Amino acid sequence: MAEHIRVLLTEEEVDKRIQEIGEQISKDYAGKQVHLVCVLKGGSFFMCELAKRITVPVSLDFMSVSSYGSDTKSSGVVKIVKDLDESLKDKDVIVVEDIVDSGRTLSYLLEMLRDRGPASLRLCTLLDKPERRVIDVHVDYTGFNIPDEFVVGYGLDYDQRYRNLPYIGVVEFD
Ligand SMILES: O=P(O)(O)OC[C@H]1O[C@H](OP(=O)(O)OP(=O)(O)O)[C@H](O)[C@@H]1O
Ligand code: HPA
Repeated sequence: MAEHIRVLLTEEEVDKRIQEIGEQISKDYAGKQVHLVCVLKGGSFFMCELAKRITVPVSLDFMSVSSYGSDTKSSGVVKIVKDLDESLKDKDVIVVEDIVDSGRTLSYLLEMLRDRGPASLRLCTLLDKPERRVIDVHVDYTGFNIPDEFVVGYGLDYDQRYRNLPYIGVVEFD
């Protein structure tokens, strides 16, 4: 089956929104240093673009998680595949994600990170699919609320492909 990508959010729309979020974060954290925690792999593209647009001092760290059990999306328990290099103690932390879908990954992850004693902990996601929520997650900064469609690009993959698209699209099959 041939597949093609229908553009949902153009590169210009995404860039403009990231600029706005960067400005908002810079205001909210005036006089502070912000510690961005990127959840690999999907969050990496957004994190790099966002970090460039934040004008307060920024430090970065990366982690990679996956789920226990055979059904990634339903277990809701995440296992750390690569942990952060640095402690979160007393830092103003923002977790940067590409998408919040069911909310299972972020709900679990935020609880785990809160136990590490950050001064503050917020969540920033490029995309949110509120209709899909199974577990409530408070999102502090959202790029776009999108409908319940499987999206790719800007870090999001379909079978590990399309992460490098500079826009957000929906995979369609001919
Ligand atoms: O709200 P949820 O239903 O838990 O889904 C959101 C999670 O799914 C995606 O990660 P994925 O497992 O696809 O890993 P990847 O970033 O390495 O592609 C995304 O980056 C979130 O971590
Ligand atoms: O729509 C999506 N696309 C890619 N990865 C995802 N992980 C959760 N939702 C999605």
